[in-house]
Amino acid sequence: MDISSILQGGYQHPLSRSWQGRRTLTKSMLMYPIFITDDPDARVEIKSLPGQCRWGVNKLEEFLGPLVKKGLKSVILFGVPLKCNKDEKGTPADDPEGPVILAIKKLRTLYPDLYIACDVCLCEYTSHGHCGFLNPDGTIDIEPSVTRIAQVALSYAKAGAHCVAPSDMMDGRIKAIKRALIDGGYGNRCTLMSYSAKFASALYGPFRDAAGSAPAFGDRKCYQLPPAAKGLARRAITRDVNEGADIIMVKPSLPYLDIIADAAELAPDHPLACYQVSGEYAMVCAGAAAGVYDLRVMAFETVESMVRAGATLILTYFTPQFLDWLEA
Ligand SMILES: NCc1[nH]cc(CCC(=O)O)c1CC(=O)O
Ligand SMILES: [Zn+2]
Ligand SMILES: [Zn+2]
Repeated sequence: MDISSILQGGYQHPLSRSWQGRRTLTKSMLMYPIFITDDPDARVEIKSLPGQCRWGVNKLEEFLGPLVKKGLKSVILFGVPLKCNKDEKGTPADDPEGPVILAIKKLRTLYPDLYIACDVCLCEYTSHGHCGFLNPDGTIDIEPSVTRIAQVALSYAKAGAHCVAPSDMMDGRIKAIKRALIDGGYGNRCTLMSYSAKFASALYGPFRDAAGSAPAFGDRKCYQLPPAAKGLARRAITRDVNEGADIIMVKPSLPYLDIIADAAELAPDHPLACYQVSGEYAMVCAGAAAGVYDLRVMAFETVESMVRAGATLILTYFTPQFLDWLEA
């Protein structure tokens, strides 16, 4: 055999195999999405997301304490209000007594070293379930939407969030949030992570079930990107870099690895996040339950592919398992 034919000599040992990826997965690259509800004592399993629950503020210590001990470094909070009065403008989003703001404060006290990111959106709080304000004809009323989203982001920063992450996909919101953070005195102490390339995906189903945030009518195709839109995704990434995003995110992950690679090329100097969303998680679990593959092997394969594509931060519901698996 020719010298140039031989590759296997370089990866015959587990250690030499680990040298073949330019980056390897570590615990600090994992961010755990968690659902906080407004019943303070709740611990309610989410059927479509095996192993995940909606948690009340009083249960956060029993939930996260063991994970922090295992090396959990960061979480991203999603509010799941079940009792509040949702309205056209998403008023409950920054209610000082609402579950998200209470959870930020509680977690800052309980775990001073835990990095707390907060999803920012209106869909969990609007009566119509859309991510912005609506005109009478059902289209998005963009200017007031962006103003309101920036206001909510600043409220989370003031409550103590280390990072705000707008997932609404409204044009101009990164610039507006950055401005609001700067004017509010948080420009240099709160990270702005943009869901920059967020596609209109069928993979959000379990999340909408978990968060009760499915739109009451219509869909999100006027603000989330069409799955085939590589060009739009690239423009959105560049736009958000120029508007002041500190971290760029691609969502979902596995069907969009080319977009992650594009983002790594377009924003090489920014941390690059990807979100292994609820439907991706549910698919990996379902395939394992059906005997198609081993859960752990498949979970690693998906996440290592994201790292290979260029991700430096991964939002995944598998975080608790990875904290165990990465121990060995
Ligand atoms: N602001 C909406 C939002 N925030 C988080 C997710 C999805 C997260 C997941 O599926 O895990 C979505 C998607 C959507 O409903 O359009
Ligand atoms: Zn959201
Ligand atoms: Zn939304």
